[in-house]
Amino acid sequence: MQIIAESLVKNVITPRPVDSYKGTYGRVMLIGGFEHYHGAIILASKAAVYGGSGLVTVVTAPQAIVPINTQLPEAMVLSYQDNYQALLASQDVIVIGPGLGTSTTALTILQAVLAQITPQQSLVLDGSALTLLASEHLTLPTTRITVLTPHQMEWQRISGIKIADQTPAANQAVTDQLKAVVIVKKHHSELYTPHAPAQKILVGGPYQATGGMGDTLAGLVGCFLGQFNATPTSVAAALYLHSAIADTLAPTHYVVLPSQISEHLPAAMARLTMQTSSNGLA
Ligand SMILES: NC(=O)C1=CN([C@@H]2O[C@H](COP(=O)(O)OP(=O)(O)OC[C@H]3O[C@@H](n4cnc5c(N)ncnc54)[C@H](O)[C@@H]3O)[C@@H](O)[C@H]2O)[C@@H](O)CC1
Ligand SMILES: Nc1ncnc2c1ncn2[C@@H]1O[C@H](COP(=O)(O)OP(=O)(O)O)[C@@H](O)[C@H]1O
Ligand SMILES: [Mg+2]
Repeated sequence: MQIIAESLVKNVITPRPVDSYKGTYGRVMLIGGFEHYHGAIILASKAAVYGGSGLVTVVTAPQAIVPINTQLPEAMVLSYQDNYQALLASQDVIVIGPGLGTSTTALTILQAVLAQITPQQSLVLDGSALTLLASEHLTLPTTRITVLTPHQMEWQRISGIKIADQTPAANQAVTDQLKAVVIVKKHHSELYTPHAPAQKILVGGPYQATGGMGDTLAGLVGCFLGQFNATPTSVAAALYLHSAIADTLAPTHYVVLPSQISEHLPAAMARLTMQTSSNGLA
């Protein structure tokens, strides 16, 4: 299996052109944060904002609007009861699932997004969206790129492959059928692309085993698809950077918090665009 290295990330995260504006760096809509999961969409959106997305819009439960605005004033926030569908068409990327829950409201929103997304837009499905995808046997739409970010149990639900049987060959076969890019999240997460070699990271560790870590990754993947090329290579860069920052913090942090990873993104990305040798990414 190919190893995702820092050199790949340096090819993706390039210096920003002077002649640019926020529209250059991607419009990302993140949908989730229902029930008792408001934190999940805050963490996903924080990764998108701190990772450099030009414009971040959050669609969530009415009660989550004030907490999100307070924590993340850079993001626009609206209720799912508002006409978010009108904004959907102008987005480069839709990230749906962190803290979405599995209610009938959640299912209705997910079905609407799957029906409305166009072949020019990118889609990231995480958390509850993956659980609903499996339980409701939903069909993936035609998009520019669709990325699924399941942990091993979510992947079991989608693929039907039991965790113990999730071998690279079995995972690749289902990825080929799905025609979507898949990150199977675990220690040394794996990245599967249809009909292409599988890749994995050798960065990251158990200091990342805390709630919200995957929500943060989903936001960063969406961010990179909107800001850089909408390709599996940009997904690989997000996957690597998320855990490489954790590695840099780990010697002084017994547990690395998801929000800390986001807060270190701007410095880590600046360092990666410089030619000098670095002493870590955080
Ligand atoms: N602060 C928040 O608001 C948080 C909200 N979250 C949201 O909670 C919803 C449910 O997601 P959960 O993943 O908690 O629940 P799930 O029920 O989808 O998955 C958890 C189950 O999977 C099993 N499992 C097996 N292998 C695993 C692996 N490698 N990693 C993780 N679990 C594994 C666990 O033992 C557990 O039984 C999602 O929408 C998610 O985004 C979580 O991200 C936690 C933080
Ligand atoms: N032991 C570990 N080593 C490396 N990475 C880990 C480890 N435990 C968890 N992670 C990472 O943390 C994230 C967990 O994702 P997920 O279970 O979806 O979290 P959540 O839904 O709570 O946000 C994944 O990116 C996973 O690779
Ligand atoms: Mg998750």
